[in-house]
Amino acid sequence: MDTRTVSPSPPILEAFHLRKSYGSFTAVDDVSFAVPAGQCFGILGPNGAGKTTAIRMLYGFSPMTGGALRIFGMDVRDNLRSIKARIGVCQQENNLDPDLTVFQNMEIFAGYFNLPRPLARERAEKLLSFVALKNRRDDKVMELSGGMMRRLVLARALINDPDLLILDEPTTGLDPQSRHSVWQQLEELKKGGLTILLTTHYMDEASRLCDRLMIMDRGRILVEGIPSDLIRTYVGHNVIEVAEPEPALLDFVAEKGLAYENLGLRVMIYGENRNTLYQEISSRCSNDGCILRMATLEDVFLKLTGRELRD
Ligand SMILES: Nc1ncnc2c1ncn2[C@@H]1O[C@H](COP(=O)(O)OP(=O)(O)OP(=O)(O)O)[C@@H](O)[C@H]1O
Repeated sequence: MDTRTVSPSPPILEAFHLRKSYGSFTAVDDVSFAVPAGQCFGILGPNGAGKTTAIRMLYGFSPMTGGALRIFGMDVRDNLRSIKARIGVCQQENNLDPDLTVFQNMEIFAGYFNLPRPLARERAEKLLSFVALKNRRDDKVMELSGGMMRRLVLARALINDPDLLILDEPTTGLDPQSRHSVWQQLEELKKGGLTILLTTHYMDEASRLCDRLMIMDRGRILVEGIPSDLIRTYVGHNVIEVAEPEPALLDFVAEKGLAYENLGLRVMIYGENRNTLYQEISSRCSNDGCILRMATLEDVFLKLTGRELRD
């Protein structure tokens, strides 16, 4: 019998008890997680949860107050330069040079990695094709739309052919079409085996892109796991949502001993046997604002915090 075991490849990134304080305020509090190779790992949380603060420590932009960090098996404190050479970062702000052309922005960025000029130019051309900006290569950045700028920032972050791509809210502020185009490009990168770490407060983005994620709130991790497992474990498959619930309905829900979250204008009701329950509840609603829908990561957040992800 073959007794050899195939050991899983070590994580690309491991964070141990990360902490960041600003004076007496702790923005990131005892956060530990690991990002497996080739996966997309998400940090999902509302505004102010500590997502940006956490990932800024990962790429050395902000020193840790406490904890430890290993990337590519190396301690960040001792190997920041060699680690940074293998990371691509898309910060929340575009920080492109508006007076330069699209292509010049790529070339200047390649300079930070000391890429030989012919290689830098070749990669820049390929990456601009990848993000569908080849026909805008000689336009000034200030002439681009918001979605095009985000795509350029993505292309720029790939100029050093990174082993880990870190994205802080990659689609915040974009229109739906631009968001979909960024998602498609990230999915292609995933297919190519790139390890991705992203932050987002969009649960649809997290569900679509992330193989694993952790939900953060007020600097701490609430839960961590595979998105569909988190939904099944904390909420179930479906949720009954009632708009403008009447007091009699809330009494019925309470009498039945059902779990629910009351947001005032809407109430989410959780329970087994939802089809039967839905018939019972909808027959008690005087308006037609009662729906049975698939549970989402938003419901997980709501169940755990009593608040919505979006402010
Ligand atoms: N330099 C700083 N000094 C003091 N407090 C800060 C600083 N940077 C961030 N904070 C605070 O830390 C907390 C977490 O902020 P952070 O930007 O990490 O949140 P976030 O989850 O990324 O939110 P968003 O989605 O809005 O970007 C917030 O309360 C913020 O006000």
